[in-house]
Amino acid sequence: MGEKMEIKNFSYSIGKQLLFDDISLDIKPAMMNIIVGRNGIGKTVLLDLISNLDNNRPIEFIGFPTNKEIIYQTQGVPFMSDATIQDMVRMVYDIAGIECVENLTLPAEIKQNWNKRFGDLSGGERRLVTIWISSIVPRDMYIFDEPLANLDPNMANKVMNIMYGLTKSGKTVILATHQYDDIQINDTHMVYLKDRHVVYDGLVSAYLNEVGGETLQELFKKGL
Ligand SMILES: Nc1ncnc2c1ncn2[C@@H]1O[C@H](COP(=O)(O)OP(=O)(O)OP(=O)(O)O)[C@@H](O)[C@H]1O
Repeated sequence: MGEKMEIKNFSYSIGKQLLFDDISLDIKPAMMNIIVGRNGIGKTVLLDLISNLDNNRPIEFIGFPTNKEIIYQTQGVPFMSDATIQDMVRMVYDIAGIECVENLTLPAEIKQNWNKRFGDLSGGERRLVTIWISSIVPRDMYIFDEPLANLDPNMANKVMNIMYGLTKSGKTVILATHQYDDIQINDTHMVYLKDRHVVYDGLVSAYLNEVGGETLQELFKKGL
């Protein structure tokens, strides 16, 4: 489903720091794509460029959707803290042209905070709300930068379920993450960045087979 998306022979520096040295990689449509690599390797820079945030997507990025077809959830929080969750959901539905809020099945975590102010929620609750709200806006591609940071394991699992749910309805999801607990290894494409290069670009399960590991968390604990 969807067209092929790829980055081909791309090099990039910020100031004197060479971040990417002639990298090539695929992003698989209608699938979960995770970008992994140690802190500071360039995951956020890559997501910024894919999302075309500053209208500066390089020509080496081929087949990606236009800005209008992308939701990019950065690490910041985009909503006014005085609005209630209900206000926010209604506003987003309005923008997305979706009617009948009441007819939609709301997750329990959203329902229970329906009349609370966004600013009064805990950090993890806020993250779940922003991610869930992002997921109801119909787009082709959803990009999330470390969406699992500060989430308890149960909340992280819920967020990952929302994201895998998107891929099942044909959407492409790209995630920069350091948490691998809820990765579905047979349904997840991994781009592994190391030393300015892409050292792996393929299914997580195939990677685990290749290196003889059980899980990513166990492997990466030894070093990324
Ligand atoms: N605007 C900027 N000016 C200078 N350096 C920058 C700028 N943006 C990013 N960098 C540098 O580029 C490198 C990659 O940063 P980036 O945020 O993409 O890393 P990351 O892989 O997302 O890391 P983390 O896992 O810690 O979130 C870092 O060394 C960072 O200091």
